[in-house]
Amino acid sequence: MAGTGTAHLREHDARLTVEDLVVEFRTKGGHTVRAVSGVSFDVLPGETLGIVGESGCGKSSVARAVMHLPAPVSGRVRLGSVSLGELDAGALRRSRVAMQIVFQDPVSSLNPRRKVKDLVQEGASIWGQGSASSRSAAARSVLDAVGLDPDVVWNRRPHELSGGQCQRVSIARALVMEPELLICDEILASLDVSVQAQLLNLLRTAKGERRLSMLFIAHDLAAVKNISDRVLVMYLGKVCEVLDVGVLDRPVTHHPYTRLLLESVPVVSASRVAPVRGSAAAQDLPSPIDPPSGCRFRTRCPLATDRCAAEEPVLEAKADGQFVACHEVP
Ligand SMILES: Nc1ncnc2c1ncn2[C@@H]1O[C@H](COP(=O)(O)OP(=O)(O)OP(=O)(O)O)[C@@H](O)[C@H]1O
Repeated sequence: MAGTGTAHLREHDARLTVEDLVVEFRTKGGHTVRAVSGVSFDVLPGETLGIVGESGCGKSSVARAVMHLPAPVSGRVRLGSVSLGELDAGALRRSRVAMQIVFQDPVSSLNPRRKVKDLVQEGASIWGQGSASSRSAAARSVLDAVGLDPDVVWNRRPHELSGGQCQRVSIARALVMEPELLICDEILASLDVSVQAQLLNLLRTAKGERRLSMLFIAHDLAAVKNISDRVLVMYLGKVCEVLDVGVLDRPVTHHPYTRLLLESVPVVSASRVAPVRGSAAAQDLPSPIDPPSGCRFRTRCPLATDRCAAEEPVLEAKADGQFVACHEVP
């Protein structure tokens, strides 16, 4: 199991299981970009898995591949016991009711011509769920739950709302479908800090009340730490580390890349984890078209040895439920 990088998958009844996911794109120049290269993880009912890593490491590609938007080049995605790769197009569309995704840009992800009442009821209308009056009642209730007064916003269009209000509408659109899995892809990135805090609170409440499983994707480790139960750290299309959130700021040994990420987060005391030395933070991410041999992080890693160039590390179990892919972490 360790050889496939799936050693950290647990034997519980996971709500989402992702195994050896591979996502590729063709560039205009005719190259193949392997954006996601054998990523595996699972998410239990009611659990939030944070996914962090620098821009371009493949977080959004993972999110879309989980939804099969489009399907991955290879790998398996299971929602409960249903394997998405085995579904026909109609069944796949139906399965997406149970998997909702909210994107970063709240304004452009909402149809500007539609009113809030229609935006929030759209999914249920398409799938013919309930009567018109029950859909309307559910929409009002979920708007209330995300902190919007339905009487105020009901007939408004996205341009009449703030960015934070639009993001609440996007979350309401997702929650009204009563999903089993909610994927949040950088949903806080364009919002100010007080709105970010409010949205994190509402997601935490939704998670508690609905036993919602979440994938919470962000650059910002502090936000991820706030909402997640476990954290998966990605670098250049691969998993470096998977750990319980409680371990993040404990003096345990992290992957050198996780240390680099932690260094830039004031919430986590930098003195409690060994800092990454040198100028790794300033160096560019290598291209996924031609990634380094062996460990992909080695070109920026202060601990790199010859072995790291020759041999790719696999995820191995460490203390406290932590899984690390690094030759140099004891
Ligand atoms: N449609 C596409 N065509 C070609 N390459 C793509 C496409 N989408 C993503 N990529 C490339 O795949 C890699 C992963 O991109 P992805 O958007 O998944 O990363 P990310 O971690 O979500 O980044 P960000 O945090 O900036 O959203 C990057 O190298 C990116 O340039």
